[in-house]
Amino acid sequence: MQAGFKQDKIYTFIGPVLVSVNPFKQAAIQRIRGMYSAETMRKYSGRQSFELPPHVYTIAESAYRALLRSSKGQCILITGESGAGKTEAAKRVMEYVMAAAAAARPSAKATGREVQDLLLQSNPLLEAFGNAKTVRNENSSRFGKYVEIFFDYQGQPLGGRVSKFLLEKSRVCVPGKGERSFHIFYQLLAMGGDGGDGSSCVLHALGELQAYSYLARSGTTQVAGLSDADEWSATAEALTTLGFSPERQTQLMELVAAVLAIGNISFQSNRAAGQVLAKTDSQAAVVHQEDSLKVAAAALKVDPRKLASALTNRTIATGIDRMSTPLDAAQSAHARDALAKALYARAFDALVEQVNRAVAPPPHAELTLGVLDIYGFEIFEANSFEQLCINFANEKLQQLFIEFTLRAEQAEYAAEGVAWTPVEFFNNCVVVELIEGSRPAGVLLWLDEECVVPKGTDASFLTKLASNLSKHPHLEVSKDQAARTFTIKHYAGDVAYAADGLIEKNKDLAYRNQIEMLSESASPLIAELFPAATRGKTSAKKIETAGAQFRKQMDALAATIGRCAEPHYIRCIKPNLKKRPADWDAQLVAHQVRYLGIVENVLVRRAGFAHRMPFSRFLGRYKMICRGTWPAPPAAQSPADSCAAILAAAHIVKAGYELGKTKVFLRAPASVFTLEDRRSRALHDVARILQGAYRSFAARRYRIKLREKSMAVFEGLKRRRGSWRLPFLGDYLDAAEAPEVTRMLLKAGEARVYFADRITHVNRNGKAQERILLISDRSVYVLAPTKWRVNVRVAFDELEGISLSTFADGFMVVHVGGGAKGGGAALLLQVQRKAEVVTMLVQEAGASVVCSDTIEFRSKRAGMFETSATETRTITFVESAATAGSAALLDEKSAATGQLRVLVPPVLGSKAELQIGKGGAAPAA
Ligand SMILES: Nc1ncnc2c1ncn2[C@@H]1O[C@H](COP(=O)(O)OP(=O)(O)OP(=O)(O)O)[C@@H](O)[C@H]1O
Repeated sequence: MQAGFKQDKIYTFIGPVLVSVNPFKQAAIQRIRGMYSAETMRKYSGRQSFELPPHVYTIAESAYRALLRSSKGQCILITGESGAGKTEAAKRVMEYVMAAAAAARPSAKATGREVQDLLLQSNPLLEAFGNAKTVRNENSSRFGKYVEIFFDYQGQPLGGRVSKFLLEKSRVCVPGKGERSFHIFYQLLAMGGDGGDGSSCVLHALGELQAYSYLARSGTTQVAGLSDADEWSATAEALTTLGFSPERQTQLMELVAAVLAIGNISFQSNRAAGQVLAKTDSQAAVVHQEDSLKVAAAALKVDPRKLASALTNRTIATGIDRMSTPLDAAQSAHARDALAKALYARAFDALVEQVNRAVAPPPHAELTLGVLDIYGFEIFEANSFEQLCINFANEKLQQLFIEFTLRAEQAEYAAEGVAWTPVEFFNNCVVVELIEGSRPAGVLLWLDEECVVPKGTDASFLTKLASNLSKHPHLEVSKDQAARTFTIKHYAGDVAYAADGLIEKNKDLAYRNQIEMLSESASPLIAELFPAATRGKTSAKKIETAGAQFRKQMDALAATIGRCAEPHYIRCIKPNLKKRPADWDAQLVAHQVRYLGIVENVLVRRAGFAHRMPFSRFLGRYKMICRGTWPAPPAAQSPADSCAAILAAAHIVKAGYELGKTKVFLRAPASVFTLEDRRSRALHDVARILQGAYRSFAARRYRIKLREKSMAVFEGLKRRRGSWRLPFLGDYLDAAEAPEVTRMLLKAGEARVYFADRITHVNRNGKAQERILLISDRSVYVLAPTKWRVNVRVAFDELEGISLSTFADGFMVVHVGGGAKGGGAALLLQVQRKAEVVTMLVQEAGASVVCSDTIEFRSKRAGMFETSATETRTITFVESAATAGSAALLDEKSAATGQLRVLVPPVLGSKAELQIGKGGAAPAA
């Protein structure tokens, strides 16, 4: 693995499990080598896992094909610790599967495209609300998720479903040192609250990041290389695509703002405030600064007095009686944080629900491909309820892994009558039972019990564990009274959990008076998230603890995964803690290898066989290797004998394989390569060689044709220097290799990059900006110079035409129609390869070209604020000696007036007016 990593081979197969080592070098690997390009995707399509080097696409391909072949659900389980690359792997898998479905899609079917867009858009949205910068990962998912795509039996996506697990809501109030809260808070502030329809005064009243105590405390507000404002654009777009109405968006962002405002409320005791009314009240809390209370109440759209009361009192219902007790300042601060967390957590639930509504499959859909991206095993210095749940989830997954892979493997050898020595491995079901068991009660159930008994405390919970489970070989309760910890011996190592705070976290109760207050909010969203409880109902309904909910979720997940025909595994490994490329911390890796269960897998594989194939598939694939079996094995020969003949012809020795009852078992992976090598030599692989040669020939021919066409387009223009003399290379930036571009094209349903180069774009304020111009097979894009972010996209059918001056100045105006909306704003560009760009747009988009030295065009109205309103402008091209010897340039003074002027260095030759019709050149009169 280490050797591969040093050579940038980040993927390895250990048996059927793909191990992925985070390279921490997005730019270098992906762009230069095209690791995730559309071309690489095509390469893996339809190939068997041993035909090409290991890749995340190998797993995606085999899951998608298995889905189609067997018409049975598939799942891909991705685990690893924070920052190991799980989410990246999950995204690559999704992209690959979507691309494979698109490639197989009959062109008439549009629904697949829509589903694909919606599913891809759910990523930025869930990341904005559920991801945060941590010390381990700048974009760490703070929740687990299982995303299912529903397919029809032809492999076209019909819809999807997202299940989420355990959002780390404590981050809302206390992000760790050097970490941030959830991205959305910073996005909101970066946009100055210009979130929804702009009508909300709460959003406009937002201040600086440092003004919010929840955000300021951690000491970190920025992430290097991340623009929260840009990310907000993606979030806002996703909200709209996923069906959030403008009103809902405003309400949602107001809720986010309200959480920040709540964090600024502070408390002091009555006595300190000099308002002691009765002696017993001296400790009771009052709000310290009324202003902060008012801001929060306005954001929540509730009465400030009710908010104050809900934060400084606690209401307990006993039967139909209600008792209200005043809280002291520390308890009030606690109640405040509980309110903030409850609001955010319920908003996140609602967000996931809306995503699910938007991507819901039709009712008959049942064939699914699921991808699980869930936190790996966690061992921290202090471990609490969250780690207990996370580690429990990992125990459950390890158990499924054992069930599926190891047991199935051993069972197969037995069924096939193949001799092998069974390996001993640790079966962790005993630990799973210890945590979730009910007879005798496991850790989570004892915790639940202490949550309902009167006077149950963290300490009494620990005592119960000690007296009831002390003999359990995997549990140890600390004898040190002060330490108050218990240790579970997990399959991945021992973890000491602190008992303090467990009861409270497990109860996870929103305070009753807070819910009542929120249910009366004038914000429809908040009122919906906190429905007022009807009296009869609540008393009858048993409130579920957080532990019980999580247990249920895990059971449901295990059942879903259990229903899949085959799970596919990706284990992600982090090679170092410094997020540095090419740095290998052997100890750290060894630790992860242990808890990812890779060791057990290697043991089984070593003792057993690396590869197996049914006789019929083996014969079909390799019969050309052996004279005796080509073109068909003798009818009298048994399939096992025919396979043996092929193995002998490939010089694979007897000790290297076993023949079972129906399958060939190969001991070493190298044997598969030997067979494959023999096979391709036997076939000479003529077809593929021809195809490769044809492709590059076709590409060259396209470029030559384009230049010929260019000469026709520009014929009649007497230019001194025309850029059509340059060779036409198309993609000058290797844009087609960039994963961002692949994703962008995929989203738009486009297939190739015809042209990409750096250009200058003149914006509506007359400012020249460096940008990238990219022409695909359906659209023209103007992209930001970094990260390939889309500034403008104009589909070919919106293209109205192109205007050029008669000079060789590099300027061009691309006119855009707006369909029913009327005219759109034109693009004013200065490009080095004008001839190539113009010819390509004539050829591919059927654009018409007009040449004149005064060009009128529609532009977005200038000003400070983004607007869709347009106005007509003029640009004139004049010869000017001032620019002699340099390139043509925009007269900056003219830019301010709206009447733009381009100064062109003196040229020889006459000017001609030229009109080029759709699809061909036709000189105008
Ligand atoms: N295949 C890859 N190629 C290049 N860079 C990668 C790759 N996988 C991960 N990275 C880098 O590592 C970072 C962390 O990866 P990712 O967010 O996928 O981790 P994770 O395991 O999902 O972590 P968490 O559990 O914290 O969400 C990414 O932002 C990226 O910079």
